[in-house]
Amino acid sequence: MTEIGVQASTSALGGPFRSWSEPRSIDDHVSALVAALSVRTIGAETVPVAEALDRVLVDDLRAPFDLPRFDNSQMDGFALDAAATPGSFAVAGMIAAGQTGDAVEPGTAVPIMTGAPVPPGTSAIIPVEESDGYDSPSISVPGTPAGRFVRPRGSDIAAGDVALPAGAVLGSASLGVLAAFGLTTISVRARPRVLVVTGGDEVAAPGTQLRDDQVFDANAALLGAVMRRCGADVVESLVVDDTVEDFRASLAARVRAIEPDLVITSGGISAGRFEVVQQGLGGQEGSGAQGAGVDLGGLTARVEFGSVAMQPGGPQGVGVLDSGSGEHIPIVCFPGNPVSTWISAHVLLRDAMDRAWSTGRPSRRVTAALAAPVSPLPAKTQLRRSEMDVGTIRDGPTDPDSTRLRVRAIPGTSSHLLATAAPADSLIVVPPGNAELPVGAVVEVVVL
Ligand SMILES: Nc1nc2c(c(=O)[nH]1)N[C@H]1C(S)=C(S)[C@@H](COP(=O)(O)OP(=O)(O)OC[C@H]3O[C@@H](n4cnc5c(N)ncnc54)[C@H](O)[C@@H]3O)O[C@H]1N2
Ligand code: MOO
Repeated sequence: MTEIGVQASTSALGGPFRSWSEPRSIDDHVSALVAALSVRTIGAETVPVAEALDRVLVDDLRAPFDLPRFDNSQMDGFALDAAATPGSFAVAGMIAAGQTGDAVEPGTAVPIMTGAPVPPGTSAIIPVEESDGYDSPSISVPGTPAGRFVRPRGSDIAAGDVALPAGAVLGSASLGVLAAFGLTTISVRARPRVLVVTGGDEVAAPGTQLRDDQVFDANAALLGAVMRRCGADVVESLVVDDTVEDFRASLAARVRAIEPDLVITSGGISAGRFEVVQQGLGGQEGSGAQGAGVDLGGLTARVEFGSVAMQPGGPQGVGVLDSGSGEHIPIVCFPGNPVSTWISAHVLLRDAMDRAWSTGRPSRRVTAALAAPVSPLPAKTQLRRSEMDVGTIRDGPTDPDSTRLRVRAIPGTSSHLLATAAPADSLIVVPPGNAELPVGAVVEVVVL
């Protein structure tokens, strides 16, 4: 991955936010996130194969040898020369899996077990069920094609071929492949280390004493979970109050101490009197990222704030923290409402992390038919929390007999409705518009 300069990081792709009243598109904002993330290169690390599930392979893995390594039996039965069938064969010998048998004499069938190397002089396997058993002195065999129930050497993969390509997300079968090649460790993309910053005077960490006018911090936990889905780890959660100086000092101190790959903040970026994140990072609308930046104390922040044409998740910020010693750290600022933070992380950041870093299983989008109507917003893309299943669409424009993926919006669009969002397995992408989307309309769905 090429490193790109900080100055280029937020200008080229998304373009600066122009003003709060001129939201930019989701695509443009994702591009701005990609540009910011690209100031940072995520390296590789070697992990035990047993711990490589869902990790991303760094280099092509070429098969070091053929799989299977030798022609072997697919069945428990008898190995014989197919060219001599039909005919009667004398039963002699025994080859278990893990044993190499001698060449087989003409007219002989050798009992052989599944996985054992097929001995020289044989070309087909007769399953034991088609005989009178291993102890009979001879077996009578009908005409049999060569290769029947023989698993040829290299039939799974040939030596030198790419078994797993660079960038593959290692699933359970992939771990089996690594082990089948005798590997005990593998080089995978490192997990980005994330610092999460939440807060506001009203936010208290779970496990602490809550005042009557406070809420527990839901966002650090949900961001930690989304980051795991993105193949990243939240290495520290910082809870700040509404004092700009304290925010700057503690952010700078923790960033210098842990040198994260990414900082995510939640809250403090809209139109209130105490927008600590936006004020602390110097965000006048549309300006912060391009200028000299804000000195946080040994750390310069260049962050731009504005709105994105989506709901929830309208207010957004993105930029880079510069250590002065060549260290650039992307920073992404989400709105504080829990559902806004959650959807922003899934719809904006996850895509951007896929594109910039490829550190996890890419987010998936599918099309599904609406099981109940949804009403769009006139000028913003709405992300509706939803649940999917497979079934028949009734009363809709699609074929009434068709069984297909269906999606149903969960009632409620307000971004404080976290408990009602919990069952969601997906988000319906509702494009801006004025007309209700009817039952059966085919919509794009982000799979969570
Ligand atoms: N006059 C306007 N007011 C608001 C606008 C607007 O355009 N004009 N936008 C609204 C939208 S949309 C959103 S989203 C929010 C975003 O506000 P902030 O990012 O400044 O977030 P806060 O004000 O700090 O908090 C919003 C809300 O979320 C709760 N919160 C914050 N952090 C947490 C946390 N870690 N865990 C649980 N809950 C949290 C906080 O208590 C507030 O209720 O602004 C609207 N207002
Ligand atoms: O954009 Mo806010 O996130 O709608 O609630």
